[in-house]
Amino acid sequence: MRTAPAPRETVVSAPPVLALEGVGWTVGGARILDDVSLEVREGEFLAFIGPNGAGKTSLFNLVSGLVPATSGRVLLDGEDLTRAAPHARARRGLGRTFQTSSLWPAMTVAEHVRLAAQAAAGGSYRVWRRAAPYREKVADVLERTGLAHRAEALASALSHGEKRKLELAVLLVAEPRLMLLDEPMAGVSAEEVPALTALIRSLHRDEGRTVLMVEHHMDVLLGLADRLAVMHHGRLLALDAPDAVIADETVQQAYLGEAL
Ligand SMILES: Nc1ncnc2c1ncn2[C@@H]1O[C@H](COP(=O)(O)OP(=O)(O)OP(=O)(O)O)[C@@H](O)[C@H]1O
Repeated sequence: MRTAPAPRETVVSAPPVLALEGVGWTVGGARILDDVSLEVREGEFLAFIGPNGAGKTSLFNLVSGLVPATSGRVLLDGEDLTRAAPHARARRGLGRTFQTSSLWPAMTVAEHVRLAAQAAAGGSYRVWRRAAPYREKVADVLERTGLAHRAEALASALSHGEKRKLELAVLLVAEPRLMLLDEPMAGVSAEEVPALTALIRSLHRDEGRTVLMVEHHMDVLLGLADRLAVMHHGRLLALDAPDAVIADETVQQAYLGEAL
């Protein structure tokens, strides 16, 4: 029996959330990033690994607009934003955290999140503005990040893991679709890693956010990442499923002497 041919559909595939087309960054004659090309699909979790100084943070700086690409193009949802300022990229749904803490020691957890909510709503950072309009948003974000019980704690009183959660909370009030997380486990004690990993997993799997993450802890990444990108001397050495990357001989050579 002949089966009927499947009806032809016009499939209009969405452009990747992020596309890098041969991007490079040269500073003071040094080529820090060299001809990096990749595409990230909506909802994907792409982890960046690579030896120290490989260019991972520089690539995040370039994608978020903190440093200019000296060659190539950066596209968000198909739109060329190579020359766009960081705030213009943030408005299009890109958010990032930094390797070093960006918190104010004398401010409470709730105050951090409220100020971020005000800023995301287009308000100023003035601390004395009325808190009421943001109360619900603050409570929601603190709940999602597991910090509700620490709302009134000063940032200086938080553990490293809680500080990292607060940095994620500050990022989340703007509800970014594409999150760049730069070593979110840095400085976090071994006991706190599982809770932080679970939070990042839920932002990706439950909330559907696209995540790019630099991380040295391979055990953390293997439970999270759809693909691994390996950076080496400013170039993209490999980009594939985690198993394939780990088995790759060129990657192993790049890590010679270091645990992968
Ligand atoms: N503004 C700058 N001016 C000059 N060189 C820079 C600048 N920023 C970074 N570099 C250099 O670029 C290279 C890549 O640095 P980058 O911080 O991006 O690496 P990384 O892979 O994130 O390293 P790590 O894992 O140690 O954080 C390093 O050699 C660094 O010294």
